[in-house]
Order: sequence, then structure tokens, then C-alpha cells
Amino acid sequence: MQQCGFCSMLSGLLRRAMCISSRRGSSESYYRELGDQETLNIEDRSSILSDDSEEIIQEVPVLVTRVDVNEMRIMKKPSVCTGRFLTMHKRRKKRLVTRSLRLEAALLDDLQYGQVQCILKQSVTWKFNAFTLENVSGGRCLPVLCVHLFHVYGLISYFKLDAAKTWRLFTMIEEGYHSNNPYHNSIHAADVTQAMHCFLQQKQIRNYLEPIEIMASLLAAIAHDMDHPGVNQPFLIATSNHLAALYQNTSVLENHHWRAAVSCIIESGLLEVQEIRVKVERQISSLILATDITRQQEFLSQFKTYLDNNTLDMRNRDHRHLVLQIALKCADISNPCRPWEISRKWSLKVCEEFFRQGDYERKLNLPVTALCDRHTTSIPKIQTGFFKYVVTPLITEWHRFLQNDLSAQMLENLAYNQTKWESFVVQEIAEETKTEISEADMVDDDLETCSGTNISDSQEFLMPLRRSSLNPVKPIGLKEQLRRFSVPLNVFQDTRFKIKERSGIESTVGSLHSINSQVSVRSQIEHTDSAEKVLSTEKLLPDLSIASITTPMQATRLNTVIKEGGTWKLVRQQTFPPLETVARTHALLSRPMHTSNEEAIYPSRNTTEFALTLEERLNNLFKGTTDATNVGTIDDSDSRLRESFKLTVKPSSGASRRDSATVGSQLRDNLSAVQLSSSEQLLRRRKSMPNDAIAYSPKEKKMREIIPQLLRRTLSSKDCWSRRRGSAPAPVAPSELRGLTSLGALRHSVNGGRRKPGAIGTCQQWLAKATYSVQERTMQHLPRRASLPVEVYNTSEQPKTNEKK
Ligand SMILES: Nc1ncnc2c1ncn2[C@@H]1O[C@@H]2COP(=O)(O)O[C@H]2[C@H]1O
Ligand SMILES: [Zn+2]
Repeated sequence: MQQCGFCSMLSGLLRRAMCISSRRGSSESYYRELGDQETLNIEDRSSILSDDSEEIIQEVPVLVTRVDVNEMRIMKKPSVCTGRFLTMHKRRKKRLVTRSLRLEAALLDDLQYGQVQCILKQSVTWKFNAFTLENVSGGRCLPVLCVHLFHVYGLISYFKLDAAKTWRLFTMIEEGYHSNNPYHNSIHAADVTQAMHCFLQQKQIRNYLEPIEIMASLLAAIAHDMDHPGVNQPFLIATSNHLAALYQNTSVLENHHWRAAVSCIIESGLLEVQEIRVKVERQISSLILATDITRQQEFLSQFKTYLDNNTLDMRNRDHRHLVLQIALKCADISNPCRPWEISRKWSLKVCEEFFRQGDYERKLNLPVTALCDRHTTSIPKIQTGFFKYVVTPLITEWHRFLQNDLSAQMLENLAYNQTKWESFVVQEIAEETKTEISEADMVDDDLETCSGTNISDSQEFLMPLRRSSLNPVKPIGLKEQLRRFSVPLNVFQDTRFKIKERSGIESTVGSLHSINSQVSVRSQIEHTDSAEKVLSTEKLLPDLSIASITTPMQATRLNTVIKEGGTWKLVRQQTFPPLETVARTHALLSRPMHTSNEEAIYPSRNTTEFALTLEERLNNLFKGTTDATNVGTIDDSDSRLRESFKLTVKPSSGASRRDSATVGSQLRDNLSAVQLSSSEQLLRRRKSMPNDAIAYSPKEKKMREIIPQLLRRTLSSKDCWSRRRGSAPAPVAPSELRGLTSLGALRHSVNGGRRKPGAIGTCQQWLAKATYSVQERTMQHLPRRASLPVEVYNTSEQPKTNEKK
């Protein structure tokens, strides 16, 4: 149908504006243009637009953004232009009411169709760059890639999928990713999906797969990290996140990812045929569960056995499934195998996420996970370890299976990237040695200065060391800031990291963004650290994305998976600040001398009150019986949880004091163990203060005698010095000092009082080392922070804790 000049201009404008509504959250519009049935059935109300007002042209952005449909009905005369296009744009216009083009004018051009197509053409090559697709698709790389792949495989036509529903599903999954995660966001999902696509294209796999397996594999890759909170499983357990309770501390994240995926599939209504849906869901679940990196050894040895014995038969469904599991695992950790430019970007992002977790742990007074401690480890060190112990063993086997150009390319890139990071480690060590030598000189000076003073004054003896190493002077330049992140200088001296503006710390490529965030996170942390002597609850809230993992909408969706048709409700739970457990409250009440931020925050909370609240919450949680769905484990767990809840939640819980204390209170225990009644004064006391101004208890006196001796011994033995990055080595206190030094150790992670982990030889050992502090915490049965898991588990059958990632 021919359109008048005005109409074509208007339609052009509105067509472009429609990109906005499809940008985030309005899943259907993008795909409506493909003409699904629902769209074509729409009542034609083209009459709301007329062709007679010139001023409408200038006002279009305003009309589109501000005027609602009713107003427009009144304003406009019947239009002479009718037809499909106008029908569509009227529907879209509704959605646009809430958007402001003036605020987001740039979005008009954000979907660059030509460029998107160009990048999508590369989606079968290993050099594919998900970041580029993200840029040219206006931040929508995941659904754009997925729709493309579903077309490439002919899945839409084979399964007769509704195009709008398909788009909707991908949008829902995309929204399920936390865009504020540096690493676990929808770009990572797109990257893994593309890697999976590359693997599925290999003849050893492609020739044997059934369409349903292809669809399940792609969907599993797309959704494999859905709703990832940006922290690992041990963190969720330690902070008693509701998901840890829900999934019984076992593959918590993976369990959550697959359930989130299935809930989206159900809600999108994409797979209407029950039989297909059930099959797909089952496969997705098994594939996503296999991505639990702590289970790598298990899968790898199984795969190895087949390869060693040459018994892998791709005509066998189970064998095929194992290969798909391995493929997804490889895809998930394939970023080290990408070309250096892309790989480096992922490395920075994943480490940034780790370091953020470390910052949260520090803020929460939890032991800082070794891998996440920006003060004691570095990006190159993390990368070399991960590449060597986790990626290489898996990709080597994968190459043994594929034996083709793709796998050879992956291994080649991996080796190259590993060499790069190793060279940075070498430079880092050289830098460190230089710094240590110069700082050791300073320490010598300090010691000389101290030599005339009373050596028995342990606090003063500690002061110069702690001052220099733990409270470094605020950096001024970027170089210094980066140095303190333990990243070798030359990583950033690379032209890619050149700074355009000193103040803005802008880089020539986006990769510096992550470094900037590190810098900003770090400086933020430092700022708050120094600003708050006493942590308040609000300040403890580290990040909304973690605090509120599972948004109300997602929770509603998940309920359909967890308890289909039941009244069971997964509620959004505020994880931070941790809730007080009954036992914790009891312990606090029984020690009125101790003050904590929790006490300050909840002064009126008493045991019974809290128990009731908790009971109410749990009753809500377990209310109603349910139909068994495909998630039987949860059904089983419900009754167990309910039972154990009855057993454990009693107002006067007899839990031991140690069990009930938080890490924070352990610090207080340490202090009280040496009866430092005036500990705060002691910590602040300066040399100038006369010694006899404080009356020491016998224990404290003893400590004051022992500490200098131990310190002297420690300082004279270089071996005992922990290697701190970029500052004077701080003494590692022997076990006798544990009580006191844990104050500094836990807070500042100066390897304080920890055993030196043994040599690393396997993936498991590396992972164990990486999450060392968490393991230590688990092994010592240090108290978990308050909230659900503590109450709901029967201590006699405490579930096995999986160290995840
Ligand atoms: N380049 C990397 N360096 C260190 N760890 C990584 C890297 N890439 C992936 N990982 C970890 O490996 C895990 C694989 O599963 P996830 O994607 O859930 O989370 C990933 C990270 O924790
Ligand atoms: Zn992942």
C-alpha cells in the first residue's frame, strides 16, 4: 500500500523509536515485525493517527513519550493510512508512553542492524567478540545472538516456535542476569553460548545430535549463570543466603541457575508440547549442574576414561549427553582460550568480581577468600593458576576428543595467554622485591628508632609495621593505585591502557573500565574503612544485587518451578545485614559486656520475638502441600527442612556459644580471652603514654611479655614473613599469637595466622587454595552468620558443603 509523504516520514520515525521499546523489558516488539499470529490478530486502530497536522511531526517525540493512548484518540481524526505497519506502531506506542526520547535520544540509533549482522556472521568463528556484539546491539547481545542461532539451527521452524515467545524467553533470561556484575552478566552468557555453538558445529558432535539436544544445549548455555549474584557459593553459605538453605548448600548457584531457566521457559510459554518441554528441562538441568566447577574432576575423569579406552560412542544417548556436559564446561571456562585481547578483558572482569567479593567479606568481617583478596593476590597470579590448574587439563582432553583446528586454536591461544600472564607475574615479583628491599630499609630504621624504647610494649612495637603495611598512604596517580592492586605496571602501560584524561581515567578501549571499577571499589572501600570505625547496618549493605538475589518477579517465576501449582512462596530475602539467629541473640544477651553493631541496631530484639518472626517466615515458606514436579529433591528437602526447623528453632536454643557467635564475635572472644578489658584504649595508646597508666590483668601482662619475644623471633626469620604486596612484609604471627593477631589478620588479610597452603598440583587443590579461608572457616566450624540455613538444618545431618568456584 502506498503511503503519503507524511506517513512514510512518520512511520520511519516511529519504526526507529520502536527500537527503544524493544531495548529492555518489552520483549515482544522486536519480534512482532516478523509477524507472529498474535500480532496479526491485533485490532486495527489506525484511526488514531491523522495526516493533517504538520505540528505533529515536530512533536512526535513528545507525543510518543508523553501522550497516552486515550489522549491521542481524542486528538486525532480518522486516518487515511491504514495497514499492518500502523497497526503495529499503535500498539508499541502504548509502551513508549513511559519512555523519554529526550532523555535517551541516543537510543534511537542503538540497534545498528548492519553491524549486528556483520558481527553475527562471525558467530561461528572462535575470534567472535561478545563485547562487540553487545556494543552494536545496544546492550542486547544475548537475545540477538540467541535468535540468530535458533534460526541458524532451524529450531524455530522445526519445533514450530512462536517467534515472539522465543524473543520473550531470551529477553527474560537476559533480564535474569545482573548487569552490574562485572563478569557474570549477559555478555558472559552470550560468550558461553557462542562457544557452545562453535562446539556443536564440530562434526564429531554435529552429526549425531538430535534437534532437541541442540535446543537444550543452547538454552543451557544461555541460562547457565542466570541470576548469578556475583559471589560464590561459600559466600552465600557464610552469609546464610536463603538460596543456600533452599538448595541445601549443594551446587547452590547451579541449582538456582537451572531452576531460573526452567521458570522462564514455563512463563514464556515457548515449549507448549509437554513432552518436549519436560525433555528439554531435564537436559538443561543436568547440563547446568555440570558447570559446577568443583565437580570438574568428576566429569573429567569420566571423560578421560572414555577417551583412554576409546569407548565413546556418539550414537549412545548417554555418551552424547556427557560430551554436551563437557562441551558446556569447556565453553564456560573458554575465555582463557580466546584471542589475547578478548581473553584479557574477561580476566580483568572476573578478577574484578572476585575482588568485589573480597571487599564484601572484609566489610562483613568474614575471612577474606584468598582468590578474592585484592591486597594479597593479583590478577596475573590468579590467571596463571586458573589457566594452569583448571583450564589446561580440561581443554587438553577436549582437544584429544575434537582433534581439529578449533581445539588446536584454543590450546594455542591458551598457551599464549598463559605466557603473557606469567611474564606479568615475573615483572610483579621483580617489582615486589624492589619494594621489599626499600621498605625493609625503612623497617630497619623503624626498629632502630624503637630500640631505645621499652620493648615490652607490644602495641607500640606493632604500630610501625601495621602503619606502613596496613594503612598505606592514599595513592595519587593511577600508577600507584594500580600498583596497589597488585597488577604489574606494564599491563597498564600497554597502549590499550593509556589514559586519555587523568581525572576521568578514561582508556582508549573499554577494558580499562574494569580497572577503573577496581580502583573505585578499592578507594571506596578505603574511604569507608577509614571513615567508619564502627560498622553500621546500612554501611554493611554491600550491593543490592547480592542483598536481593532473586527479585520479587524472579521469585514469583521460580515458584512455578519449585512448587508448581502450590502455595509455597519463595520470598525475596534481604541477606545483609545478616539476621540474628536465636542462638546468636542468646549469646549476645548472655554477654552484656560486649557490644556489637547488631546490638546497636536491634536493641529491642529479644529471643522469643525473633524466633516467632522466623517461625512465621518459615511457616509461610513451607505453607501448603504441593504437587511433585520434576524437581523432586526440593520436595524431599521441604519436609526435612520443616522437621529440622522444628527441632532447632526454640527460643532457648542450647546451641553452644561458639556455634552461635559470628566471626565478629569471635574477634571479641579473642579479645576477651586475653581479657583486654581496655582493649580499645590499649590499641590507641601511644609511646607517649606512661606504661603504668593502665592496670594490666595477669593474662594481659603475660601477653605483653610473650608478644615482643615472639615478634623478635618472627622478625629475625625471613621465612615467617608473609609476602605482602607492595609494602613492608608483615610478620606472620605464630599460633600463640592467633587470638590477638586475628584482629588484624581477619580484617586485613595479612595472611594472618593462617597455615601456608601446600603445593598445588591439581585443579581441586588450586580451587581449595583459592577458597582457602572459606575452607578454613568450614573446617574449624566457625559460626555461620545468622539466618535461614542455621535454623533449618538439623545439625546431625548437616549437608556436605561444596566449595564452589
Ligand atoms: N579467567 C578466569 N580466571 C579465573 N577464574 C575464572 C576465569 N574464567 C572463569 N573463571 C571461574 O570459573 C568459573 C566457571 O563457572 P562460572 O562461570 O559460574 O564462574 C567462573 C569463574 O568463577
Ligand atoms: Zn559461567
